[in-house]
Amino acid sequence: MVEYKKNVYVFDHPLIQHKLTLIRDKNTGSKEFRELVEEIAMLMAYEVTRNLPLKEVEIETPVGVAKCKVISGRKLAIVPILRAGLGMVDGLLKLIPAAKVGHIGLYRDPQTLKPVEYYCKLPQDVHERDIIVLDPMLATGGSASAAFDYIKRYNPQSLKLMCLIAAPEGIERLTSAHPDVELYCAAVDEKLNDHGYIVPGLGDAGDRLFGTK
Ligand SMILES: O=P(O)(O)OC[C@H]1O[C@H](OP(=O)(O)OP(=O)(O)O)[C@H](O)[C@@H]1O
Ligand SMILES: O=c1cc[nH]c(=O)[nH]1
Ligand SMILES: [Mg+2]
Repeated sequence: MVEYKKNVYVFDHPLIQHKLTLIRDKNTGSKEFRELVEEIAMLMAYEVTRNLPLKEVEIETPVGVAKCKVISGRKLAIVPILRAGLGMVDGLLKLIPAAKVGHIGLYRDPQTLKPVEYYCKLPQDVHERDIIVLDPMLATGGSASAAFDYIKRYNPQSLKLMCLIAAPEGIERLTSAHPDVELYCAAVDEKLNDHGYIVPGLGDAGDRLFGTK
């Protein structure tokens, strides 16, 4: 993991980088794209949860009593930004099955590039939870910033964003608006194009996940 700047981390693990290369390829179809996004999210979750606290417990094995460790003391919620964030959910739930799942529905207006909110549903006890927001693409940063504006109304314990590809413009916007959010990504790309797409990026993540274009 490489620190790009304060609170911004890029995962340089070879498995993550290899799978990211495969999803960038325009010839990768929806089925493979979906599987790879889930796998990358799972690999990222492994790193992001590295500092979860443990407590000691005693377990009876068939042979004796073992002093072991279990995760304790933190409650997690994962919050995908619809639609594209949905592609990352199962990867996290496979590793953290007890996490609750909230949803924030935002789409980016193609003309103004501003996020439009259409659905929000968070677990009731958000104030007791560490929140991991999921969205594969951080482009202008407008959608992620709006999601954190919303979530912060409920005073969560801590905030993280996991994305696959970030543009420098999006990182700047998110870290200025929400310097307390830890951002984890697999790549920082070159720039945005005139339509607000990340270059070289991977195209429209939602459309590629769900085959809508
Ligand atoms: O950083 P921004 O400039 O806000 O752009 C990023 C947003 O754009 C995409 O969603 P999109 O609007 O395409 O909606 P979708 O997931 O439903 O396709 C992506 O999944 C992010 O949510
Ligand atoms: O490159 C981009 C930018 C925004 N949303 C996407 O899905 N891709
Ligand atoms: Mg989209």
